[in-house]
Amino acid sequence: MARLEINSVSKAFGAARPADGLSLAVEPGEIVAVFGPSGSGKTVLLRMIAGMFEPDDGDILVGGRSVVGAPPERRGIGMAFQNFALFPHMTARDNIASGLRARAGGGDVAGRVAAISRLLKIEHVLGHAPRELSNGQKQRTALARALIGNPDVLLLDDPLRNVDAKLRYEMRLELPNLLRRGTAAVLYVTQDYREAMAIADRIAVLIDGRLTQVATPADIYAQPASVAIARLFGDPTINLAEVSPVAEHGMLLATVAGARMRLGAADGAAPAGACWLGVRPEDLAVSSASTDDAIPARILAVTPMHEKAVLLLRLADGTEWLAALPPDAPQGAADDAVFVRFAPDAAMLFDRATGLRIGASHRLKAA
Ligand SMILES: Nc1ncnc2c1ncn2[C@@H]1O[C@H](COP(=O)(O)OP(=O)(O)OP(=O)(O)O)[C@@H](O)[C@H]1O
Repeated sequence: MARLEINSVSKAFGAARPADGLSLAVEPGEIVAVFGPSGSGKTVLLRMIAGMFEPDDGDILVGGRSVVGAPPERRGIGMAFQNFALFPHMTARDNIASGLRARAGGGDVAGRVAAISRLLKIEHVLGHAPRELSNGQKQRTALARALIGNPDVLLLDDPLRNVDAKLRYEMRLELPNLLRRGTAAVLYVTQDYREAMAIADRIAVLIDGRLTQVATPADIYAQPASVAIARLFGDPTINLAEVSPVAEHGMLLATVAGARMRLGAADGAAPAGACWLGVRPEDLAVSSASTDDAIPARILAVTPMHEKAVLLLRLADGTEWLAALPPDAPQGAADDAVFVRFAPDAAMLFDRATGLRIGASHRLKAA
């Protein structure tokens, strides 16, 4: 059992700075998803931990000991990659066993391969070469190889990227249980926010080589630290409008497309300057009835999506917003004139200049 600690780690490649003062601790048995856009530095972080290259600055500790400078096989780390990286000339069985030999290993190799293969449901393909395996079987083989040595730290680099949608869905459900059987500190890189939310205890959001928020999935969704993070989580993405809020009688108000909208209780004065107002599509209500606190809009398109219906709306000032409604809610049709509302506690405010969220959101609803 060992804790993974990343302390002020930086790495530059010429002008690119994919790691810029990263600090993060992962507890034994904890799964932390590293989530961020393409090119944000996720793979560079994993490679520094694994020892494929060293940081320019900062330290990486496993169980309190620095591993910087130590050879990869001495770091107590298991890894699985999006491209599986299996040895093509070896059977699945030997590929899995190689994870054991890479560590001090030995002992009952056959017994351990059998046990981990049973867990991952690949016993029937152990004699196959990688080219004879489906992508899902390759991924399970790669995972078995990473898990078999009971590593202190497990690094998973977008392991479900190359498997089909059905298997990805199943693995999202299975993986947390599988990973929590051990005591490894798990760093799980993904580009898919849903995967991060389904699998991780905490999500570390990496943007341009910096960790911009580290929190539970529910907190990140309900209380994103910045407008950039709010936009990364949610499908459809969060609706935004530029507003200049005012405080009146203890309530924060803002004009959105001509309508005076309540944004929750004001703690003192209104924020100075322009803000982004953010409202999640599922927090909008759409109806044909007009009231003071409703934004006039027109439906441009309705997309039924099984578990929800997504409405593309044009607000009175031309801004386009999306509403995600329960499929059985009255929806209307394209070109209908409607009115859009949201509850004050669904409103998030972000500073227009810095993008940072202003004040504590009253929203506690989980994703
Ligand atoms: N060995 C290297 N030499 C030079 N630049 C590199 C090297 N490895 C990564 N980079 C640069 O560092 C940045 C971050 O790359 P990285 O692969 O970590 O992104 P990522 O977040 O994993 O992206 P993706 O999700 O697309 O895999 C990129 O600009 C990349 O070009």
